[in-house]
Amino acid sequence: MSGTPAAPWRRGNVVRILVGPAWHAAPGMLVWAFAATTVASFASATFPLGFHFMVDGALAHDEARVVVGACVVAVLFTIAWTLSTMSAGRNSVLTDRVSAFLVQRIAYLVNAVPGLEHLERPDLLSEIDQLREGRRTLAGAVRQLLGGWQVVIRSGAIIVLLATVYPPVMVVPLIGLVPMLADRRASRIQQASGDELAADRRLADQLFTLATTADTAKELRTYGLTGTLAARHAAIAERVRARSVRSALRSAVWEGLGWICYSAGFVVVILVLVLRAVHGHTSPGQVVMAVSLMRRAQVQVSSASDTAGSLATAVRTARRLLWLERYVAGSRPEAAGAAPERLGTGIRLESVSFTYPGRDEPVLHGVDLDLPAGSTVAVVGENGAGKTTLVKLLTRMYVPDEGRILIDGTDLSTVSADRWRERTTAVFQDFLRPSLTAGEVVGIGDLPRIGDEEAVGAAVSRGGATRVVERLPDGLSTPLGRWFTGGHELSGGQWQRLALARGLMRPDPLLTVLDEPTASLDAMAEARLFSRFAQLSRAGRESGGVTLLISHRFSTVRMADLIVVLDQGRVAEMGDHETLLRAGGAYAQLFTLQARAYLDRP
Ligand SMILES: Nc1ncnc2c1ncn2[C@@H]1O[C@H](COP(=O)(O)OP(=O)(O)OP(=O)(O)O)[C@@H](O)[C@H]1O
Repeated sequence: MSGTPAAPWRRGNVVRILVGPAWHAAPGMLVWAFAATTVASFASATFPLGFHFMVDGALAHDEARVVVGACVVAVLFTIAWTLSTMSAGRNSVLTDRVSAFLVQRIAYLVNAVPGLEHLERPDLLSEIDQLREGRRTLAGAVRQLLGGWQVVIRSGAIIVLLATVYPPVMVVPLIGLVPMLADRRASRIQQASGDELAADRRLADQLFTLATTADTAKELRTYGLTGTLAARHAAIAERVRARSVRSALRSAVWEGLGWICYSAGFVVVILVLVLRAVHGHTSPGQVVMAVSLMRRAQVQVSSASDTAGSLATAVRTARRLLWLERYVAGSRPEAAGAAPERLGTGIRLESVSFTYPGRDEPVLHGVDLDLPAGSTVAVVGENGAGKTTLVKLLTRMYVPDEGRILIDGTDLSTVSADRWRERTTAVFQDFLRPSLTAGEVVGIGDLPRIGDEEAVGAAVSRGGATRVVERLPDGLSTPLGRWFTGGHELSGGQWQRLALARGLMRPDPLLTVLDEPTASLDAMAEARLFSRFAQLSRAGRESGGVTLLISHRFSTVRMADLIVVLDQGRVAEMGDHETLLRAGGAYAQLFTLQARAYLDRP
């Protein structure tokens, strides 16, 4: 993908993933933020020193000490305040830049995997969903790390100043470890609950989307499903709510216990200091400074626990990103072979078997097939017979578990998936309806020629979409889809014609897949489309391209040079229309049934 950000954590570990994006996206800002945080933290922790000078100076009637104390407070406070204010704005810009970087990187990684397994396997999809949701926390990781650094500096300065008052008081920030550990425990409980509920939340989101999007509205109303959907959504939401409340209560108990321990320690320390002052071991100025420092120490503890909590979430997201990085690196095929210029013999499947990851039963069993160069092959079979799975293997979305797919004798698994896909094209039944201009909707079928008006126009005409485009107010420049303000919405059939045109953009593909391409077209359009298929396959014969047609309409299928009947993942029969009719098998029965249905129509 051009313009894709390189991973700044190639030999990655979690720390690199936390800092790497910021270093990559804005190194200058990162250095500035680090320096500003260091100075501001030191200044803000030490200005109570001035209180010590002022109070003791006042009690001793020493004006010079009072003035020094006031200057210490004024200068340190001004430095801390100015730098913190400047940092707030700059750090949020830094977070935005990191966030933009991560969005690009995650999108790249999700699409860099040549296959579809990570998008079709629920457990992997769940990881990706959580990564997407957690990306903002990860973008904020640098701020959290800077926050952690701030806590370290302030706590260090506070401990040193407290030691000057009475060394045992140095333990005050240590008492703060108790609520911090308790908070971490609470955050782990919340996270475990989040992980456990991820699948339910995804389902609830999906039901909500189903219930509120225009695409599904017609069907939901027709079948009266809105009530059922709402009830299912409510049941899942209730389950999620009940479990969330339980884990929120458990977390709250841990957090409460931590803070009770801290408060008890705090009270004891103040008592000790006051008693020392009463006995003259500590000056009043020191007590004022110590109380002010202890308050600051308390703030440090609470911000340390907040930072630790957010950082823990960011670390979990970083681990997910690291997992995705490794998954992509591991699944990137070694294959770098080129696709052939033209097909001489064709595509051959040798004993191909395939089982979807996570499934026990194979979907394809030992499929042997010859798709001769230049031929039109139709694949028919009942729903679930394995037709689309066959297409997924041929388009390299998955690799067979057993057997081989040979492209003119070369094993497809040795050909680069990208190079192979550049030489294939496909029109799927669930085609894209992107919110782009009409010209782009078609042109994305061959990205290098997206702006080539002649090529787009020719594809529009081949796909039978000329009238669709002519009726648009601005022709190919008309924005389509409801996501555009002023976007022009098309009917299902009109979108399908544009999808067909898109599938016909590439000049001489070696494999053209037409997966039920006529489902939304009327009979006249279908007839015209068939004759264009014939032209397409004739053109294919010159470059040896194979056209693979998946269809349930036998009137379409009969024109194919070769018809393959799939039954439960096995090739039941194959041959041309006449041969299969004569054989009197499953194809002949299905064809006759469908033909009779047409003939019997009044
Ligand atoms: N991503 C997936 N993960 C697991 N199983 C799958 C997946 N996709 C399909 N299947 C299963 O594989 C089998 C074949 O599905 P496939 O989509 O290839 O059938 P098909 O012949 O194209 O059906 P249709 O005519 O309904 O489109 C089905 O039993 C289906 O449940």
